[in-house]
Amino acid sequence: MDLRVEGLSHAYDGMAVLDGIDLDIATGRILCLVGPSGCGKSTLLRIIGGLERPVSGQVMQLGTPPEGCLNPLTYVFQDFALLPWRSVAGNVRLGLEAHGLPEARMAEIVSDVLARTNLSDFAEALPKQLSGGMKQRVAIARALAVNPAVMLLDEPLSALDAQTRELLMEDLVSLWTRAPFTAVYVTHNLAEAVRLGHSIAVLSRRPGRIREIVHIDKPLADRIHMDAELESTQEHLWNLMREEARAADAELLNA
Ligand SMILES: Nc1ncnc2c1ncn2[C@@H]1O[C@H](COP(=O)(O)OP(=O)(O)OP(=O)(O)O)[C@@H](O)[C@H]1O
Repeated sequence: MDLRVEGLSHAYDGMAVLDGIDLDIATGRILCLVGPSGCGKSTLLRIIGGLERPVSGQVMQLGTPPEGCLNPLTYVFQDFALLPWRSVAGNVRLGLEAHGLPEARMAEIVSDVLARTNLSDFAEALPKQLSGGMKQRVAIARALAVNPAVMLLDEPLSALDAQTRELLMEDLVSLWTRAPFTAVYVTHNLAEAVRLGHSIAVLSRRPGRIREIVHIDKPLADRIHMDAELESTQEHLWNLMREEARAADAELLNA
């Protein structure tokens, strides 16, 4: 299932936040959204996920969700959003429970997704026993368990240290390479965007408009750390964002 965002604009109490956004999110591809603080990235993600209605424009679902899809649009949040009293397996089961699946089928899905995310040995652990990186792996496993048409990730690695971010990027690349998923991935981090994005939409400062959509053809599995071509794309993205980021920064300071 593809998503198409058409002429989307949004405002809060008269403050324009997004202006005339057009985007195509193609099946099996990762689209990154980057842009200065407060430009409306998370708002756009919430609208794509149906959590908010835009003032104008629309988000269209084109085609049908994949077979076995229990929840077409599924979020992964920066703060993991795990239930502390549930084990890893219990958290992963969470999204399956409202769908009336037989117990054995749920157990099968949980076991499969824990294996795919290298969490099988931690199935009975509680979130408080896990590092931040492991918690985010659980949140990703929980999202994958419902076999979403599109995963919506809002700064999923921002709360993690640099090394853990690197490990999780490798995990996401290997998950995608084994079974390509569709995702919209909001990030502040341009290095993340060039490692994970098939395309990267650069937003202007508020009200967010699309400044440019940069496509990267190199396969995700071939995008190694410190790759010269990726660094040059990252430089290009930063050149697009620098002035906007400075202005957004000053705006926030003066608010
Ligand atoms: N529910 C809301 N009510 C009112 N204003 C809001 C609401 N949500 C967001 N805003 C404002 O809308 C603007 C865009 O916010 P949003 O969180 O979408 O931006 P962002 O690009 O994701 O920011 P950041 O990069 O800092 O996370 C900000 O000025 C924010 O304060």
